[in-house]
Amino acid sequence: MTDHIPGELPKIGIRPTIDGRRDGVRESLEVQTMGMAEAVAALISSRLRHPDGRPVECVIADTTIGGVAEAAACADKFRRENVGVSLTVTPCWCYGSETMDMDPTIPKAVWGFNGTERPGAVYLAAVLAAHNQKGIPAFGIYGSEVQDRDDSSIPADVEAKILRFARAGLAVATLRGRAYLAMGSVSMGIAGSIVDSAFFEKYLGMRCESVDMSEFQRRLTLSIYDPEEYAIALAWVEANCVEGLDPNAPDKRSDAATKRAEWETCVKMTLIARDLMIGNPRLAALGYGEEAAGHHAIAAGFQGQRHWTDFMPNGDFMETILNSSFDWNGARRPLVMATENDCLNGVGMLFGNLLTGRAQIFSDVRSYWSADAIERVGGWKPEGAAKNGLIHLINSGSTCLDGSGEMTVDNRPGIKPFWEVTEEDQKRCLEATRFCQADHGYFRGGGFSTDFTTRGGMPVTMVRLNLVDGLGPVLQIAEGETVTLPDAVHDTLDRRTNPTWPTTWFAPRLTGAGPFASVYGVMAAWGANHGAISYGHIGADLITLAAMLRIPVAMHNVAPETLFRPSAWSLFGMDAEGADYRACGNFGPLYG
Ligand SMILES: C[C@H](O)[C@@H](O)[C@@H](O)C(=O)CO
Ligand SMILES: [Mn+2]
Repeated sequence: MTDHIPGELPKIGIRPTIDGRRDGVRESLEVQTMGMAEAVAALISSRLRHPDGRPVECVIADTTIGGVAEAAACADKFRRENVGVSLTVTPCWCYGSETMDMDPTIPKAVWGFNGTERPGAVYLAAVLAAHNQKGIPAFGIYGSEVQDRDDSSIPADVEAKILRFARAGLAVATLRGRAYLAMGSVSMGIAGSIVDSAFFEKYLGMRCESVDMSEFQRRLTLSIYDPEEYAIALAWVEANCVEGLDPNAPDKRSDAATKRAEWETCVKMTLIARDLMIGNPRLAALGYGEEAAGHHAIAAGFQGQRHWTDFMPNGDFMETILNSSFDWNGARRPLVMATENDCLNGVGMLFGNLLTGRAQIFSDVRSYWSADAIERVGGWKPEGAAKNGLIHLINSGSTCLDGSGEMTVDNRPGIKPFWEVTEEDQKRCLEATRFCQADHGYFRGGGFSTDFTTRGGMPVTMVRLNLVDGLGPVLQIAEGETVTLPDAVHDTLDRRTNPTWPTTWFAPRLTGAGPFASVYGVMAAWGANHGAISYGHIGADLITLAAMLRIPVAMHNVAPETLFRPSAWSLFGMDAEGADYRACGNFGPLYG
């Protein structure tokens, strides 16, 4: 039931444009032009899936587009078919402003075939100029090598750009019209949990919903959840979730009956939070029709601290399970859930989830440990990926179980898209995890924190969305890898914080420049107390997505040759970063 993103999913629309001259020119190009559209559609549908696992569907215009009447007919079809991303393809010269896609909110790209008999790349330049002149940015794609006219293949460089554009474009289209659900309000003065609805509406096309945490209390008190699923979930927890250490002084520990009651509440909270986000038809059958509908949320956050956690079990178990790619129902789509209702970190997680289909890690960016400090405190000289020092990523008790790194991808520790997650994967993640009683000094109502240490050697990307008054949203990106420390060293360092929480030791990849001159530099430049961590090196995809949304990127360590932004960006100057800020500022938010 949680597998599907509610509502119809966006499709990718393919627009084959053509030289409109009849009696020879147009007819000679029809087959090749439609062939390009079909090849692109086949590529996208065979390679990309929505984050709920469904294959991405493409829609091709009914005819090639030689002029404005056919452009309008295509736009009509795209509207009927819920097209959210548009990709124009052509091998030839066509008439720029007469054939272009004019819908300003749909991400768009043009692939101009690099052949010389028919100047597809010249059309590309002409139509991009029209896009720029009209303030409707578009991505330009053409292969670096000239192709022969009868070569119907898609070269590797073109393929990479089409797929990057399509992944990011689909993320933009999937966000539109969906909700962020704040469960509670601002946690402990954390600015990221001040939900700025204008940002969500103007930049992401999303709406903001909110419920008070007393809604959990109401549903707990009145038993507004599916009792059958609750019984299954509780049995699964008893069988699979092993308790870990209790960090409280012996005289402050809760007794077994209290812990048992806390577990029951934690499981109910998980069902309630999910039902609040996406609804649950079972609730209608129980007489709760309004609750059955949910809040159409594609991401949510739980305030927790402190108005809830000062008297009730914390949200750690709930957040962990919802963010994971499996639960008592087996593998299923992760539901993005931000700790401390840090909605800006929730957006970072959402970007990562939409681009990869994978569960996301939420962390405090807790401490920078220099190599010297690790050696002084831990008695071990760091080597390998740890040799320049590490950032200790840890969360106040929750993150996805997939974050243990117990799955294997490409023969390395990894996180899989949920549709590839096996029962064995689930078992390994659970076996690597302990659920530790909360530290009552911080969490008076108890609850169970998720404790694991991420396996080292996993490629990851940390991202953070920041809001700056007068500037707006700004993205930060750091690619790197996870690191395994010797057990004794990990224990010594971990005990300095909270050993009952999930830890990821992160080594950002250094470039020698700016914040990436050192690990310290990355930590010092980070814009907030939290980061969202995605499996894989997805910085280039994030940068393409950010440009579509007109969110400038403040820092990144992504190879310059992989950057792919709309054509207009190159007209804002030769320093890519400054140009990004100027272009984003110039065009303004996508839905502004
Ligand atoms: C238990 C503490 O209040 C933590 O939750 C706190 O340090 C944070 O996580 C701040 O982001
Ligand atoms: Mn935190």
